[in-house]
Amino acid sequence: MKVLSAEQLSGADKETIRKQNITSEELMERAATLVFNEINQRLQGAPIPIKIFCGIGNNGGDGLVIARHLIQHGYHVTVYVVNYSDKRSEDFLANYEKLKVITNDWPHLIKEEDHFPEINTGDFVIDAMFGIGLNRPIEGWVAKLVKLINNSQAFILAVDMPSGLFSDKTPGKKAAVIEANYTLSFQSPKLVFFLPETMDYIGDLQVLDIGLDREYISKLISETFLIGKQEAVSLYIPRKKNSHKGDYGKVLIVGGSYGKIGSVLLTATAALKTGTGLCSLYIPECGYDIIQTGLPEAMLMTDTDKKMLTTYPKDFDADVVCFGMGVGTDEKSVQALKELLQANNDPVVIDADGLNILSNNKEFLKMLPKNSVLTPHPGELKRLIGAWEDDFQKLEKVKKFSKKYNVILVVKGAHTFTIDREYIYINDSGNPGMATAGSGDVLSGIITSLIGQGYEPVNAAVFGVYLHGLSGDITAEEIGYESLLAGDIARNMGKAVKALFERESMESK
Ligand SMILES: NC(=O)C1=CN([C@@H]2O[C@H](COP(=O)(O)OP(=O)(O)OC[C@H]3O[C@@H](n4cnc5c(N)ncnc54)[C@H](OP(=O)(O)O)[C@@H]3O)[C@@H](O)[C@H]2O)[C@H](O)CC1
Ligand SMILES: [K+]
Repeated sequence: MKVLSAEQLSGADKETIRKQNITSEELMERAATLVFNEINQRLQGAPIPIKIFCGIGNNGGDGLVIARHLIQHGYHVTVYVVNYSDKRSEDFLANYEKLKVITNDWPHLIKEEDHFPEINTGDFVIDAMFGIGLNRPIEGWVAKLVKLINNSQAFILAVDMPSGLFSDKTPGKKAAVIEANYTLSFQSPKLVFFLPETMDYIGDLQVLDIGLDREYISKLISETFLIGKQEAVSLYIPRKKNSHKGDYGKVLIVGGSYGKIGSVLLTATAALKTGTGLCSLYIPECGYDIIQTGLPEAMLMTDTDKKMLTTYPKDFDADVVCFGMGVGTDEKSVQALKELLQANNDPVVIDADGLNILSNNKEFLKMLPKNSVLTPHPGELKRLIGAWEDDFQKLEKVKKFSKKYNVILVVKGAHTFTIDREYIYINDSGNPGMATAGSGDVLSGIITSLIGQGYEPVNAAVFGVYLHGLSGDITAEEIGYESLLAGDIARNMGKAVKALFERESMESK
């Protein structure tokens, strides 16, 4: 799914009005009625106090439409107009009149702190103060109202986006932003919904298709995509009946050191569980028995050093090589990575200490084969590209790095971002149970396996990240977040691939 900017959404709005020959008020009615339907479906007429805070623009107009429908369906609704400006939009005013007609009264006007209502624990608050039109931080008494709502313990539903959140920049640390429990957003998710600094404001997210013109949207150029089940399925390459193990990649996993052999075991297990035909490992000698016992399907070569990697098997002919997990950063192991980079022209996957070695030896970056995949967590990323001021600056820096070195970066996080030059792919699978040791080693094994099976490196990264998350979701469903182990993610890869094609799970995301 394309992630559109505020300008693109406004453009789609105008084009839809023109093409469908409707008024903007009718479009507002359509969008806000969808929000009402979602609320009605969940509340089922429950007599809980609903407090709707409406701004004076079109987000506020949406709030007024929602209020009208809720009142007409017998809900206990109080409507507040947060009068932060006198520039009321036309569609706001039209719906202000319509609400008056059904209630015989004007909504409560809030113009200062003295007008604030009490907000109680059991209240259902609807935030329709600001949407994509926010263009400066919320200040003064409006900021105080936002804080009052946040501190109230009421359930908060945000319309389109939580008020105070910009669509194209992060709010300051102390900014007033609604902390929603649930966000119902129109047509397209916004980039800020997925960034580490701002994702917590959203709560659970649902995107409503408000019927903006499909043709116009399909022609819009977007560089940012949300990867859900549908997008993942489209990347899948089916296996041929007439095939053999040589068709599914000969991968080489290079890593491990004394005390950290488990990492390569996890990577190799994940690679084989993702469908790799032939999996070989190059490890320090101390790992020999561990791997042979733990993963009899794998083949092994050992370094002459007992405890760490010192060299690289240059003559080994692999389709794809993965380097880094559990390696450490000893000078001798730096040499091993150097030899690997000198010997390879095809894309490689670099993770963990492999990334730390790159950060400490920046001259290696130019040696990376084109379209190699780097999989940093935030700490490794910082060492690689330097510190950033906010998430938007981070994205720009990663894009620049990707372009400069012709590589793909998988920036791991609650929503992992795969960045390939200008393009951003945001992953939508996974859960907090996956924040566990070895989870990244498994991801590297999955991506390496897919490259070995013939996926383009960027597709291997995007699809691999999605499958990794899906396997984590399936595991969490079975055993919960707390006891989820990285090895479980690898072992459940088969279930993840199967789930891609199950009907009900297709509909769930
Ligand atoms: N296509 C769609 O997705 C549809 C969206 N709809 C809804 O419309 C809003 C966007 O509405 P808009 O009127 O453009 O903007 P807002 O309601 O978010 O904001 C209203 C005005 O508030 C002013 N402003 C901005 N920041 C502040 C601030 N910090 N303090 C005070 N005032 C502020 C600004 O006007 P200025 O002239 O003063 O700059 C805004 O214009 C969208 O989010 C949806 O909810 C449609 O209903 C359906 C289609
Ligand atoms: K809002």
